[in-house]
Amino acid sequence: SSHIANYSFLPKMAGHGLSPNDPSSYSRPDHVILTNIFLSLDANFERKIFSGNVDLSVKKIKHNSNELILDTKDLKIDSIFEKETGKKLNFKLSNPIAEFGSKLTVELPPQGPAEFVISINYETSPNASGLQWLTPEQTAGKQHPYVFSQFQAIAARSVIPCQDTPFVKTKYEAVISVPDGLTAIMSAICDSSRPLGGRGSMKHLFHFVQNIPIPSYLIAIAIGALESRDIGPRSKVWSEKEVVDAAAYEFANTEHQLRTAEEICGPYVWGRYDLLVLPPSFPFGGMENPCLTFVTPTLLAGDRSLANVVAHEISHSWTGNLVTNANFEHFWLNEGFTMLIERKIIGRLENKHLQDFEAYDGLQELKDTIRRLGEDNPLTQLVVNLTGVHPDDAFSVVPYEKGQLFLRYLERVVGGPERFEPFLRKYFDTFKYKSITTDTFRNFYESNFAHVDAIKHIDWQKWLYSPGFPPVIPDFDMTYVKVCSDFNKRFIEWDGVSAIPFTDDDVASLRMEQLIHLLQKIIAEKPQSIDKLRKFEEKFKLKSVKNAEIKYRWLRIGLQSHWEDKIQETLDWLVEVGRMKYARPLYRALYDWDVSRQRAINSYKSNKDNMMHVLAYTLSKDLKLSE
Ligand SMILES: CC/C=C\C/C=C\C[C@@H](O)/C=C/C=C/C=C\[C@@H](O)CCCC(=O)O
Ligand SMILES: [Zn+2]
Repeated sequence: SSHIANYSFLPKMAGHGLSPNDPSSYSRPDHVILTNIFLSLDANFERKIFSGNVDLSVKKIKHNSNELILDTKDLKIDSIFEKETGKKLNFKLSNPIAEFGSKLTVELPPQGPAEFVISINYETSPNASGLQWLTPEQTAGKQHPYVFSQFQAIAARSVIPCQDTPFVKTKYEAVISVPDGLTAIMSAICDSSRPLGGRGSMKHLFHFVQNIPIPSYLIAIAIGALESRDIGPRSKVWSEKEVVDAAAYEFANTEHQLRTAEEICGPYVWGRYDLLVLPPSFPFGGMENPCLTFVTPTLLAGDRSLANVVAHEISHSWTGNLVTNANFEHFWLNEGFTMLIERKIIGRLENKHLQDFEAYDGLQELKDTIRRLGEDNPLTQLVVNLTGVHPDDAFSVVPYEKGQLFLRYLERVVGGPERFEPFLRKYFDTFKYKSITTDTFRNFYESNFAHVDAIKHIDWQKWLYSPGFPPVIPDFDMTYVKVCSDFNKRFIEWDGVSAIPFTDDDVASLRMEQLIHLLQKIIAEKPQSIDKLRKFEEKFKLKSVKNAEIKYRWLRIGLQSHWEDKIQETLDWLVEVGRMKYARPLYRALYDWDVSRQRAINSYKSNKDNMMHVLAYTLSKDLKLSE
């Protein structure tokens, strides 16, 4: 059915020797594994490419291996040689498979040492799926160009020939040259920066070191006219100067969040925790790049109400970045644990009502998603089968919210946080710097709680491998939910002619999170009259709202109620904002209404070149422009 991802290229994959460890990678780390990556790249903004070379440290796992297989996508490989001897190595680039790229096979000297370094001269393509190149006009400052990366899930291969699988973790180092006046930052510690070849040079050189082994999807870079402000003893926020003060205000609680995360998870090992606020076309709320979280500017609500995303990214410093899913079929290990820790941070920094409120909210979102995808859709399983399925097509809230519910359940079964949190710390400590699968987690849980009788009743099979709703729904503290349910009832029962049933005090009494929840409830109702919506918009001052979570939900309510004014308002917002969480449901809502369908398609066609690849790719499917 239409909700199931496209398997049509599967036969083409046959015989390509895909990794037994990861269906999304050609690499064979069971034969030869990378142990270090050293990048020396020049950023060329005229050509929108990176060019230079990468030194890959290689270790033979099978001593008789005579080839190294790497993932690449749209890379132009010039030459490959052994670093120490300078000897040229033969290589072959296979025909590309759409979205997965080309297999690069490098011949290795059969009698050579077990560990050595190869050097690859290459350049990227202007359409590299992991990069977005912005012209000066597309930036806040309008003076300088900008480039940023987003490699999760499998876009690192469009910038670096590598074993693009989270099964492999390496340290990395990078020397990046950029036009003078621009600043480069990476998911690493910046060791030095200096003009290339002395003062007055047209180029500036930045040197980065990441000494903790990480998967390829966590390598990240941004180059632009960037400024920073200190926001804590180990944190700065970076952005263009036009937004840097607003960003410093919004994320002022970062150090509190970090300390709370350390209380729950153990020591923070990454040294720095900086943030980068990207241009609005960044496709995700946040990305947990080590030492340097990337965030969307849609978090700048002006009142710190969306800083929970930072708590989420901080949590990834343990869940995902230290203990990593071995491939994206086990993505719930990254995201389910992260949601759990994020909400534990909120519970400690705010209160338990809010912790449970957010979890309940997540459950509603999970239910909506499962209904939309179909209860029998295999992509609603916690552990999915990604053979022939692109991870971007499998992405949804399921691994986040079903994963978090499962862990909440596992916590309750063994007696609550007092028992489970020490176990979590032991889990992080045992599996740090490693990549694991669900079975490893299960074995660890079962052996640690072997003395707890109740674990015998856990239906692992159903939780992990059955599609649809979770088998057990835990209880939640409903303090904040009840208020929203009461507001919703008053709104739905209101005839729209009599006075609006909310006072100014009612409006002021709602937390931002509750208004978001209320709007989510209204989305789930049948369409409302436009008169009613106009009065509600005025009472709750929604026309000028800065909070993107509210704006997004209000536009959805308007579109599903066929409020024509909201079509242009939505299209205007979507020209600017590329966050998938907003753009995809809004485009789908425009598509679902025959009055706005063609306008949505036209707008997509004229803006797709300004979108990051992952958004343009998924939207073309949402708008039925491709399979
Ligand atoms: C079972 C799913 C299998 C694979 C999915 C893995 C990656 C998918 C790819 O599309 C990348 C995802 C990156 C996500 C980054 C951050 C999210 O946590 C943001 C969540 C949405 C938002 O707040 O905007
Ligand atoms: Zn996450």
